[in-house]
Amino acid sequence: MKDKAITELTIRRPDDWHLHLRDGAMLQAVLPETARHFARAIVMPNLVPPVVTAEQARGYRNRIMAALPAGMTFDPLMTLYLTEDTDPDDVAAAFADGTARAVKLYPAGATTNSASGVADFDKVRPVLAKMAEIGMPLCVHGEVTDHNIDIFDREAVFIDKVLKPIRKKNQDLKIVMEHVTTQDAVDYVRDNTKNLAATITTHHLIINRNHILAGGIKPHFYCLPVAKRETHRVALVQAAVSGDKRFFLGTDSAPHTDPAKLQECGCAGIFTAPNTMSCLAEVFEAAGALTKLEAFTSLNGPRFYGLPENTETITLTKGDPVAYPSHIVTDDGPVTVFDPGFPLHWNVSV
Ligand SMILES: NC(=O)N[C@@H](CC(=O)O)C(=O)O
Ligand SMILES: [Zn+2]
Ligand SMILES: [Zn+2]
Repeated sequence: MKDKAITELTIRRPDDWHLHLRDGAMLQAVLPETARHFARAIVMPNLVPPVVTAEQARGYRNRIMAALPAGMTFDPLMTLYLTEDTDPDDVAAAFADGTARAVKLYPAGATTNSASGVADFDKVRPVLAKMAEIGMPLCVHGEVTDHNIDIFDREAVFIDKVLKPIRKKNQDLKIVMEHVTTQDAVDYVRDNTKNLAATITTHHLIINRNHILAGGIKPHFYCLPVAKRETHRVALVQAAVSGDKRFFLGTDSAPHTDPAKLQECGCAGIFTAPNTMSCLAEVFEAAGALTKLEAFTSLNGPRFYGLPENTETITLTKGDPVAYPSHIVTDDGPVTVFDPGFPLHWNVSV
């Protein structure tokens, strides 16, 4: 069936394999926006202070479950923030009892709240070796932090300088390159058949760097890794709609209040949780690939993480443009919702 002829699509309930839920008032406000559509999410540990130990992950998970509105179901899949002092045994115990599903590597200084990340990769070698042994995935923010490297090149350089050596030394380690933004990353994942996958965000399928910089600076499109030129966006779309099992959705929905984004040194992060599924349906429809949406949002992720597919479904129905708020209200302040720049015709019902 031609995509234009498809006006209704029922897929397994999706999961988000890279999500920021924050804590406190922000958590309270943003959690329902994800739980409305998504069954599970890999929850990022970059709180202040970060979620480093199994005990901290259990505490954070409890706070998430306490913030979940009655009547909603959601299973937060916790991650541990890798530091140079992380204890391999604590990580292994957390994986064994299901407390944590992955470990997150932030190169020190690469992104929001990454100061406790890794500077000396030799120091984390025992943890990585243990993870390889037990089959625990490592989620990677793949950008070098060297100030001499152009910000638009930091992902490609990371692949050569950091990722390739790590993978060479730890061939059994399962790695997810998070929020890939370049043709280079797509090619690297495609060239490697074992233990490597990548998440792609909603916004990187829609915006390129012109959206941020041309015709006035748009802080609400600023995130890390920063969106690249159009050829890279096209490569990401091709990967996402291909059905290739190594690519799956990680929205990287990353809420910051408007005052935090709209200042001299504004925060990186785009809040896409409320309208992500409608945005993705537009992207997949435009690519003539609506029938591949389910693989990207609901099948490839659980397969890589060794988890069962969800059994519930959601239905996307095409019609008049769907309404979504320009921002959500939180007790910390307003948070602007991602504006894709075109109307969204796909309504989601659960
Ligand atoms: N993506 C972002 O621009 N920001 C994320 C951090 C991250 O995922 O790198 C955040 O925590 O705000
Ligand atoms: Zn990141
Ligand atoms: Zn993120």
